[in-house]
Amino acid sequence: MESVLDQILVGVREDVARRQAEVGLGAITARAVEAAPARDAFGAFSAPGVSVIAEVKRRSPSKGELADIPDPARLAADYAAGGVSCVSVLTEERRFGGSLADLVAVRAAVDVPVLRKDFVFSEYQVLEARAYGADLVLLIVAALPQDLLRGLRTLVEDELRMTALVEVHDEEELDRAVDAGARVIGVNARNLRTLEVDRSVFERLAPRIPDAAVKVAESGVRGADDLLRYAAAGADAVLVGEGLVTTRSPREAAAALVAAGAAVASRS
Ligand SMILES: O=P(O)(O)OC[C@@H](O)[C@@H](O)c1c[nH]c2ccccc12
Repeated sequence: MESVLDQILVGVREDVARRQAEVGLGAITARAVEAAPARDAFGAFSAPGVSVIAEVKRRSPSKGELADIPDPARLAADYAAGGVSCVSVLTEERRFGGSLADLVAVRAAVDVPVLRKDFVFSEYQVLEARAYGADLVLLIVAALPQDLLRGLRTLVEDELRMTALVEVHDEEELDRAVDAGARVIGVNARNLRTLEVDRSVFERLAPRIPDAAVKVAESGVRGADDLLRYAAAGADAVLVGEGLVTTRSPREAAAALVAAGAAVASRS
């Protein structure tokens, strides 16, 4: 049976082909090379305490419409004012309502590292991320054969000097992430094949993640309690979308999470 992930990838492939017909590989490579150097996300996540990655997310296949977000730059600026370490921008158009225009707007609005969150399967998309100002690229292990995962991780980190957030959901995917040289590993509580959320997956996988890697807990963070639970299980950072975009004041909600993450540092 075709999973949700497979269905999403079909649409993303069409969208990438359309963009690539307009701006070819040579042109996007030139833009990527000319872009200002990527910001150091690895360093930002290695700071004491739990770092917060705040996401610009309008809708999702699991929850439908989440938030209107007419001005993604303003939302990102609010997140930054709340003290987050990184802003994640969903650029997938059909299911998440994002775009590269959102990435450009957010990049111009904040100084913290920016993550391009999409369903990346090609060098073209990685170069696009760099060309439009992203500092990190999400690589979803479940969407990539091992050779491609390795190649894209190398392009992102060794060639473009960006950071790859390598996303896993089970032990086998974690082993593949480590084999591919991942230095920042995200454990998604949401299974992208079924969309079910299970917050215990991070606790199960964290002990298997190499000490040298940054550990990111993704999805399902509703507030400080969830952050603290992930912190107790060894998270260096949490990635939060719905819990921030659906609040009345994303800035205050972000600041509350940042404060909770910082308090973890002073306790240990
Ligand atoms: O809205 P949440 O539950 O806080 O989740 C954010 C983020 O983890 C989620 O958007 C996400 C994690 N990995 C992804 C891969 C593709 C699209 C989306 C995602």
